[in-house]
Amino acid sequence: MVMLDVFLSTQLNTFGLDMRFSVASGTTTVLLGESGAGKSTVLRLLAGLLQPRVGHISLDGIVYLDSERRIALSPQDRPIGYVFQEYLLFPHLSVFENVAFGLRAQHLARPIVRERVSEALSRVHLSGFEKRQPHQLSGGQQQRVALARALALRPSLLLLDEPLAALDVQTRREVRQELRSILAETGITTVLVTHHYIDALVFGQHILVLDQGRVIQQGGQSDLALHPRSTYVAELVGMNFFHACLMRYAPDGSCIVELSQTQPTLEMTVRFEEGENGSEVLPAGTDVCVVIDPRDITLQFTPPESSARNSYQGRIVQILNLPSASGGLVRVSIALDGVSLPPLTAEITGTSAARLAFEEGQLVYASFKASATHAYL
Ligand SMILES: Nc1ncnc2c1ncn2[C@@H]1O[C@H](COP(=O)(O)OP(=O)(O)OP(=O)(O)O)[C@@H](O)[C@H]1O
Repeated sequence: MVMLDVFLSTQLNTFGLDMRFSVASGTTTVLLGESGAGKSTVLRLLAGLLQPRVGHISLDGIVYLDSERRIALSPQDRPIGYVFQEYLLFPHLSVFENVAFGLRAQHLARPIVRERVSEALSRVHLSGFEKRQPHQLSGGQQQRVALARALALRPSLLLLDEPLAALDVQTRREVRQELRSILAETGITTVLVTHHYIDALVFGQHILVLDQGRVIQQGGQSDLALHPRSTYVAELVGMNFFHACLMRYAPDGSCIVELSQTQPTLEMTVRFEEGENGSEVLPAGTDVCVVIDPRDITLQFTPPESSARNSYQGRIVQILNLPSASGGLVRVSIALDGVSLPPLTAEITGTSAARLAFEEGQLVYASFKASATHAYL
């Protein structure tokens, strides 16, 4: 079976990790999560540098770990390439010697070492750099040497821990594209750790969102963007997100929901998308998720005249000018009155923001149509 199958459950002092995933081999899986979510721990468990309490790891039918059957290959016996955040290149060795290091440790014959180093450097587009020392390379090139060192061992599984973390913003952009094409050309099963959503978008054919040692959501990019299931993912994809409880249907087919964890209760009129429970009548009490695109929210100082719109009063807590690449929009965060929900975010044009002269601390009405919402189970 051409799959990477992983089940890991362990406890490290107070930190518990419990996760399971299966992905097609030859693809890149991204572990996305905040600092401390457990991402590096998963890599260490995959590499065999840590042992879980119980677990199972197999790739293409080859079992690396099966706690029930007492199988646990040592790190040396797992065909895994591991690229650490800091690359850990040997500063006094040339690029050639850095890449050859693991091969020499395997006591391979010299011609084979030369062939493998040359092949690995060519894969990362660094042929001709053999004699350079690490300090003569840019950050992006050092990162590729570290990658070549891992690839030279011809691993079946490549583990990349925050591969872009040590790079400045400009270099990160270039290296991101380059790394993506190297991984695509190589076609190696890869697990990549990051806390940047943009990396998840660029690299991840499959994205696992980790929080406190648990997978809180997994899927492709569009699954996350269209159906976030937590405030964390919704923030990453730039949407407003609410858990809610279905109360009743309105005659026009829209639904009245009550937002969860609000005291006093807040109602919202929402719409299910066609094809997604669009025709199915759900019972009252059903838990639903609701997202609203910040660009569909209107802000004004007086209550909206149309009662057809959802409208909430709140106080502006932050005004942020988005980069001009985002269309010169202004992001306004509004803390809704009397409820302890994360602020509602509206994105309005720079012209509207200038016309209305918003300031932090002002009371405003945020409104949006039911048709601007997207509800799902
Ligand atoms: N060997 C260990 N013993 C005890 N606790 C540990 C051990 N290794 C990691 N932890 C704890 O496990 C949690 C997850 O750590 P981990 O490094 O996997 O997170 P992460 O998502 O990779 O974060 P970062 O992006 O900061 O590296 C942390 O709370 C950490 O303190």
